[in-house]
Amino acid sequence: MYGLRTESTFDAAHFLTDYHGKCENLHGHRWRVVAYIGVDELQKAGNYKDMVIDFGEFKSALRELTEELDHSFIVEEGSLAPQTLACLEAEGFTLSMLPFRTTAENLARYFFDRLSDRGLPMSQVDVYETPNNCAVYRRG
Ligand SMILES: Nc1nc2c(c(=O)[nH]1)N=C([C@H](O)[C@H](O)COP(=O)(O)OP(=O)(O)OP(=O)(O)O)CN2
Ligand SMILES: [Zn+2]
Repeated sequence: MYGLRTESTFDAAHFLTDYHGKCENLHGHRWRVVAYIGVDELQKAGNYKDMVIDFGEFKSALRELTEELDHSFIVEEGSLAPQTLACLEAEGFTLSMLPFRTTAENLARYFFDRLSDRGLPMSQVDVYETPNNCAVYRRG
């Protein structure tokens, strides 16, 4: 199997719903997302001959997704009262609403699925919440 790996980071705020500990409070991370694709065969002809895909295409796809979340407050849908959301928006804060608890595990699966939806042959995504702690999602 041949593989490519690229990575991107984003800064955002979040809190964990129904979590008992310090992470129930609003706090921030510089999340580091490392994405891997894998194929059995390289491209056979043309501009991308003997490549998995162009590094530039892979890098841009991941960056577009991390840019969507960068410098935002990532909120699990249903975790804040509508009035709270309205006040935050009225203050001009950027909210990123996601339909899951914002764990590193779920974010890894989120990036895996969003990149797969773009037609990339994903094999794994790692999401680091801190330099030492990383969640891995892989399939196939
Ligand atoms: N398996 C998981 N465990 C935890 C997650 C997670 O996504 N998956 N997330 C959190 C919190 O978001 C928290 O921010 C992380 O806390 P912690 O590991 O304590 O990180 P710190 O930056 O505070 O690390 P220090 O070692 O204290 O500097 C919790 N667990
Ligand atoms: Zn956290």
